[in-house]
Amino acid sequence: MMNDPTSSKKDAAETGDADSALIEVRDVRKHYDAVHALGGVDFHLKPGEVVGLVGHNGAGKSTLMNVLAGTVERSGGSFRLGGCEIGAWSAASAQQAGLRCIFQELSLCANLTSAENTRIVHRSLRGLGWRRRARQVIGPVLDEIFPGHGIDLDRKVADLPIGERQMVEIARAFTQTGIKLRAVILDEPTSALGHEATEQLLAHIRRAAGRGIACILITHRLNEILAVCDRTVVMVDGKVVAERATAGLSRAALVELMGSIERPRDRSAGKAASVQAPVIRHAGRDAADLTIEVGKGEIIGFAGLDGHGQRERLRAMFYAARRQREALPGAYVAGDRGSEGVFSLWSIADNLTIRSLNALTRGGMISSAAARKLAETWSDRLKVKAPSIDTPILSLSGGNQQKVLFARALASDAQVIFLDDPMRGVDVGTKQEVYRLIRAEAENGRSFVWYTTELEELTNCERIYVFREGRAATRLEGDAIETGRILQASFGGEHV
Ligand SMILES: Nc1ncnc2c1ncn2[C@@H]1O[C@H](COP(=O)(O)OP(=O)(O)OP(=O)(O)O)[C@@H](O)[C@H]1O
Repeated sequence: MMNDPTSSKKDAAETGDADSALIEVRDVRKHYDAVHALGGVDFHLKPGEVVGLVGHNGAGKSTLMNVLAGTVERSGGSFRLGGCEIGAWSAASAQQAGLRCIFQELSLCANLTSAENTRIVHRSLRGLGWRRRARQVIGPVLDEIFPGHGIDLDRKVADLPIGERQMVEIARAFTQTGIKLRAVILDEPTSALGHEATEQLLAHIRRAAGRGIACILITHRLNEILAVCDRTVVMVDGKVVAERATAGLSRAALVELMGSIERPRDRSAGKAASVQAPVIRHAGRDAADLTIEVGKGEIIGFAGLDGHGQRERLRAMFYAARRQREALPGAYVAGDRGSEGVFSLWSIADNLTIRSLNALTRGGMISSAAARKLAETWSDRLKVKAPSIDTPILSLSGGNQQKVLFARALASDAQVIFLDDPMRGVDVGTKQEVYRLIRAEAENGRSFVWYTTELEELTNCERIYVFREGRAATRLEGDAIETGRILQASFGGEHV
């Protein structure tokens, strides 16, 4: 159900006006040739306010944030800062105004250390001993937001796992030297964080708001919006369609405002028709590390705190399957699309069909007609939002890029698909579609091994393995797959 765009005026009255706004934009537009990423958006942010921004993939959330952060130039509309009209606005002006952005595709320089990356946003860190001072700027902020993080500030960012990179990016945005920090935009900051780090960040956002630092939180995890935001703004197709005080708002109401309906999962619908002899039996490294069994048509989940060996085991299983490629074709959907998944100079079609070239070869040549058909079919099935399959992949929104990676695996001949937290950044409506697709593919005999940091997703699985300290420590099946038991197994039974 689509909402009446005019309702935003009435809602603005409900949620407080923009009089005392730190930032206020009106009728902001942004187009990329024929694509209208923003079609006239009004938005404001007050000091110390936490505003949630939600909407489907490609709704324009990141574009709006990039306009505010000065990293994308608006095509039209007005911009006021502290009540003063602003003309030209750049990343440097935003920095000077105390406005920071945590970007969805992370903006850290991979070949520099965390301390050196801190220097990039703090020009005052210069002269003798600047590295030491940079460490002293970011270190305490990291410790405050993510106590016990264990990140070595002198390691190159490229060598950090994605979750740690995300923590550094977040902490860097909250560092202060000379310029007073006024607002932080967080574009899907938790998509690469585990459960504990997510909780720590959400608590920090509320603490920062208490100190007068405003935050804009973009996330597809609606529980996070409900947990920390004062006000929620909903975007659909480049426009703001609703704005509500978050207090009293339910998850279902929010989903409906976005134009989707969330259906409760029917567990029996996900059951594979018949689980036969395992197609994979993957032994652990010792007696405490469970053997993982995957039957034909089964959906197997990997759970536990992020970084406890799930990703390493998933890869080991994928490589083992690859060694018997003829017998067991497998495909891997990477979670860290920036560094492992996307061929950034290629189109959607080329990215989508790369895993299927053998099947698309006719008489020694790749059939471009067959490749286009395959790309079109799967791009439609996953509702990739783009003008055509020839669109360069990097011009897609983050969630739509992720859908293309997913489509690459599903379109292939793979009989076992390894999913490395692939739904990060995918909107609620599409997730539901993808879950249905996975279950349907499983019923047709495909098997899935699915690592996810989103506990709710595990209810799609027949069986899950909860990892702890590098091992598959606990096996849960059927109705035993529920949040309390998963958390208990993740923490070794100490905290529930
Ligand atoms: N550089 C670009 N060139 C062409 N089109 C672009 C570019 N950047 C964004 N777009 C388009 O603008 C629209 C809005 O994208 P945006 O990234 O703002 O969406 P989003 O709401 O943040 O989505 P997601 O939840 O997937 O991150 C999309 O249709 C996207 O393809």
